[in-house]
Amino acid sequence: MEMERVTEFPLAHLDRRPRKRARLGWDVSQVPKAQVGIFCGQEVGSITSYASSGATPDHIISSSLFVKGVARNGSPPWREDDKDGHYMFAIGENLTSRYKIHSKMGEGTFGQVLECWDRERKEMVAIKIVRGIKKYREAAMIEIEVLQQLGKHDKGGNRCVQIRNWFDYRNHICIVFEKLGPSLYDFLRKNNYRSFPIDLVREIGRQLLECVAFMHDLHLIHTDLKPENILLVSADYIKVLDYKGSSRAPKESSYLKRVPKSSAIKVIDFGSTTYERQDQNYIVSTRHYRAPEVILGLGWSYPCDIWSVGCILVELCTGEALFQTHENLEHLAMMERVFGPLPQHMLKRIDRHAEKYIRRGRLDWPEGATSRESIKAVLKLPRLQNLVMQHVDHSAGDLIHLLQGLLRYEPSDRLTAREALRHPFFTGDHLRR
Ligand SMILES: Nc1ncnc2c1ncn2[C@@H]1O[C@H](COP(=O)(O)OP(=O)(O)OP(=O)(O)O)[C@@H](O)[C@H]1O
Repeated sequence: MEMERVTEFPLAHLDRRPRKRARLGWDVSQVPKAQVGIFCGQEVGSITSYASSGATPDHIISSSLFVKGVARNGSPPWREDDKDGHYMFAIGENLTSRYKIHSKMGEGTFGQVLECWDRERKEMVAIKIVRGIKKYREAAMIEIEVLQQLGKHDKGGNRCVQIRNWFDYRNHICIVFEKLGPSLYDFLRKNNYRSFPIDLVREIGRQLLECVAFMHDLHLIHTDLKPENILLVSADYIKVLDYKGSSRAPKESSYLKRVPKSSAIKVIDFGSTTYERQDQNYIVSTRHYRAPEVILGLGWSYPCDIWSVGCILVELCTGEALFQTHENLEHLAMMERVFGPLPQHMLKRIDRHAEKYIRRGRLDWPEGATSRESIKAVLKLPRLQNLVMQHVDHSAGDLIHLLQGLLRYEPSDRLTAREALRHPFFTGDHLRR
């Protein structure tokens, strides 16, 4: 029942990435420092609510209600969490008397996500059951606060997943969400890492930037944008002929590729979302999508989300993550290969942790490389223009220009989300000229 939890790169000839990459990459074990949360369970946007200061509802109390191991209210017997603090469950069981567990949909650093039937609203929902460990519980309370904040300002179509409810059950914070389809990463993976058509990339990019603009207007920074955290609203897809084929696909399916029926997406996972502050320089983002200022310890703000969007758009066009690395120096060398040298003024300001990557005013590469394979992996990468031209047949010029704006090294030079939305790649202005 439990899904395999992959923590390292599987063998190169197989799936090259874990199903869900940890929010802080494989290289950092830091969890964002918890801030003050709200401690009151409530149904979001509905009348039924309860306050933690008063009596706890019956179905939330665990052990005392059991008669010979079966609860009167239909709750399963109390079980120990697993060694990582994950809630142990069986398909078909109740999660409180309201929700019935149908399947497991996903897993991340913070907990498991279960597909459940909501008996009250008569619909399927996705419930994130957070690990029963203090730091994850505290971070979950921040996520709830952010979700409620986003919901409050939602004028429809803000592209952020909607929270329906939350409660504290047997020491696990449970967050109830609207149920969505597969993540863009899962879709790519099941499609043997075939690229998305450019018009779909455009639609997804537009919605993603709308979400980021909406968050930034509220002074919120997501900090963990990646294909795993962008979900298609619907799981439906069609199969179309793909003349380019795929070397990674089994023969019989190599000329057929899946294309989502609808381009509608929503962003999830606000567990690392933070309010904008001046002094933020701890490590954020999952490795592949991490901005240069984060790696160099220069402090980060809204533009770190924009860098991630740039990396995601490249990945959707090519089918594979742009920077497949888990090491800082190699990562910076890859950036230089794709975008050219890092600017001197940024290298001069780096913090003491990043000093070791610089020698005589430039990146210590290839001298500082840990292996020949690493040097080869960097050399294999093409320049941005070539990479896009290899995969995109029309709109390549506009897309390259947009990506150059999203992936500028200097954060203050990077396009804002609102500026990016006005780019000809989205408005089609060049066609009217
Ligand atoms: N609303 C939803 N509908 C359908 N599936 C979902 C939903 N929310 C989450 N999932 C699935 O569960 C997975 C884990 O969710 P989420 O990213 O919120 O967990 P997390 O523990 O915070 O992850 P991370 O390790 O990135 O911090 C997602 O990648 C997705 O596959």
